[in-house]
Amino acid sequence: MFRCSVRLIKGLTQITWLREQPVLPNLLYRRSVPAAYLPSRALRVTWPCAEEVKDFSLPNPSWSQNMRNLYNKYMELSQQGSWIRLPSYNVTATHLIGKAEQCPDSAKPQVTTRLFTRNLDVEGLGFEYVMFYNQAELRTVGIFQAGPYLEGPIGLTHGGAIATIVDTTSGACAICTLGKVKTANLNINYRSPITLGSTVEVQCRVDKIEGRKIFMSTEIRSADSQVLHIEATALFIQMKMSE
Ligand SMILES: CCCCCCCC(=O)SCCNC(=O)CCNC(=O)[C@H](O)C(C)(C)COP(=O)(O)OP(=O)(O)OC[C@H]1O[C@@H](n2cnc3c(N)ncnc32)[C@H](O)[C@@H]1OP(=O)(O)O
Repeated sequence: MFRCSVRLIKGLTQITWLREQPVLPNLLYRRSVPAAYLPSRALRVTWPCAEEVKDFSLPNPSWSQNMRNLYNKYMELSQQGSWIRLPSYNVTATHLIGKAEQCPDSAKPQVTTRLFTRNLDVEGLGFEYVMFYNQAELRTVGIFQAGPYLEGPIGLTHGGAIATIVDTTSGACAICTLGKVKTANLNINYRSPITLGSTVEVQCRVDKIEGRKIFMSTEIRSADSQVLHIEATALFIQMKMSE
């Protein structure tokens, strides 16, 4: 327990921020993207004020009853101390140093970037999800509702969107456990399709840690746990101190 807490504190910088601060984006996107890799220098700078920052992992009117039920279940567990809800923001660059107003003009990006999973402004169309981390068990749970803009086959969720959710949920677990990581390998077995609009539960756990390598496995099941949709494994590599 103590070891896990120390890892989390090291990884997330300040444990007291955990419930309110943009923990994951702060870890992942500390460095701004070089302007040369961004779509156009002609785009105007958008720099949201801190009060405009929205936590996308809170309930909104698009959430189904299943999504709300699972959310309430893990919120209750969070209040008992075993789980922590992970906040989630869209403008990752905002969180380079935590608060927009602390960022000097020279460090502001030339164009706006967005976290891929939070790039739609209308609630319910794309990825609706919330993640919880259990530091004692080195597990994350993701509650995911697939919106209509994630269609692959007619009426079903695109396999790439599902891979994104696996990467995001297992990546969050790896980050909470080891600090900054990158995905090195992702293997997915698609066992049964996920209907658009349905809510599924994503269960990720750490299988083993070897030096900078953290091996994860993931299962996605229907909200009532009866249907197995996905089995996956992933390897994340802890970033070097210099990165
Ligand atoms: C909340 C949101 C969470 C979202 C999380 C999403 C994270 C992402 O999507 S990251 C973006 C996608 N990933 C990438 O772009 C990564 C591209 N790849 C890379 O940058 C590098 O190859 C990287 C970082 C994975 C490894 O490079 P590097 O840090 O130099 O590690 P390196 O020294 O080569 O290897 C370290 C160990 O990992 C192993 N390893 C590296 N890559 C692999 C791989 N693909 N498969 C198996 N093992 C590997 C090596 O064999 C080595 O093992 P050992 O220590 O036993 O010798």
